[in-house]
Amino acid sequence: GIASMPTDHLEIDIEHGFGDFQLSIAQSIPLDGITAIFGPSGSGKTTLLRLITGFLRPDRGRLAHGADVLCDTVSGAFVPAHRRSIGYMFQDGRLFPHLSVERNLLYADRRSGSTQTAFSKADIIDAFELSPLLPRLPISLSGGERQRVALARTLLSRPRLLLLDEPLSALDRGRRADILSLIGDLPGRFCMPVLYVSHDVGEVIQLASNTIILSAGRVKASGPTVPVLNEHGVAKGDSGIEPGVILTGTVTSHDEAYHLIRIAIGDGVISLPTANAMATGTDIRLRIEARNVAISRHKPEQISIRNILPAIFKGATVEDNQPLALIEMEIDGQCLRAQVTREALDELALTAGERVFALVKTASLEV
Ligand SMILES: Nc1ncnc2c1ncn2[C@@H]1O[C@H](COP(=O)(O)OP(=O)(O)OP(=O)(O)O)[C@@H](O)[C@H]1O
Repeated sequence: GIASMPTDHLEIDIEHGFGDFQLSIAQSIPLDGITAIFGPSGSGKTTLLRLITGFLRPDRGRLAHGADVLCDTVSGAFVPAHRRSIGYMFQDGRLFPHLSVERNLLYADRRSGSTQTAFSKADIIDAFELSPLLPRLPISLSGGERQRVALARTLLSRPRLLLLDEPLSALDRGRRADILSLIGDLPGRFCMPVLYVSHDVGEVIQLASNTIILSAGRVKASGPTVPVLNEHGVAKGDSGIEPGVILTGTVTSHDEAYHLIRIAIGDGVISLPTANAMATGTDIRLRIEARNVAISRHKPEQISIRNILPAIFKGATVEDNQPLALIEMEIDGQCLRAQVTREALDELALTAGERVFALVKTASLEV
């Protein structure tokens, strides 16, 4: 059946300049699940998407989607945007303002002319809970509702690939979570591979199985999300990249009296404040910035820090003329980093392989 279909690839070998900015990308992207395109503002994320959709012609290069050559500046081949099987959702949704929600959806469904049957219009209306909205005009919808309709409409044009460019940027926190979980379901539920542009590392961690990091128009790193982000630093919000790691643990219990959930990571337990209960047994990813982790040779007692994890000291990176050092530890086969002063590192005089305790500030943790 459909499950054995081979993964398409997007083969990109493209150069494009705007004044001082030069995009130069040679990358083969497997279209499997959700791939995040992550990078600071101005790194070229939107430009890359516009080249893939065909809204922008590159100065030089070639682009292929599976067996289809979409653009080749040597042969002169160029498939215009509306003939590419690529769905693109704008940051602001962009529905037809004079058509009801139902007619917006019908328009996409009819135009698709596709025989692809992974889902029907009714499936989408159901999954996106759009029934009550069908008679309404876009102007009467809330931001979150509009974004849900826009996502549904893009899916109904039945693309082979969906591009999302910061689809949550116009939404508040509560609505973000709803749309985020809908997007997370797209590959499994609707067999729809997604390229997802974001500069929010939290979204990337939650959604993306693979991540491409762009920096100044080039690919700085690419591969499975967790190792790529561990290697290249994790950032909070869009405050830039800083050292840290993503640890995966398992929810073991929920302390209702203290409003904490307990997460097992190897022999250690992390307690985490949480608003919503999470089912026991769920695997979750925690982002832990190195500056919120300290290290001790002995297990500290009578201390406010609750999260004390046994770990193995692996080594430390010290840069010339810098006051801080980055310590690397191992917990249950996973890497944890701590940022400490060089002075502290020298005083501790640790040797590789030694047992230590990592102290993690609870309030700094985010699921
Ligand atoms: N049409 C254009 N004309 C001139 N310069 C452009 C154009 N489009 C993009 N640029 C420039 O190209 C660079 C990359 O822009 P791009 O929008 O791709 O970045 P981005 O990573 O998507 O940023 P953000 O996260 O802020 O959306 C920027 O310096 C931008 O000013």
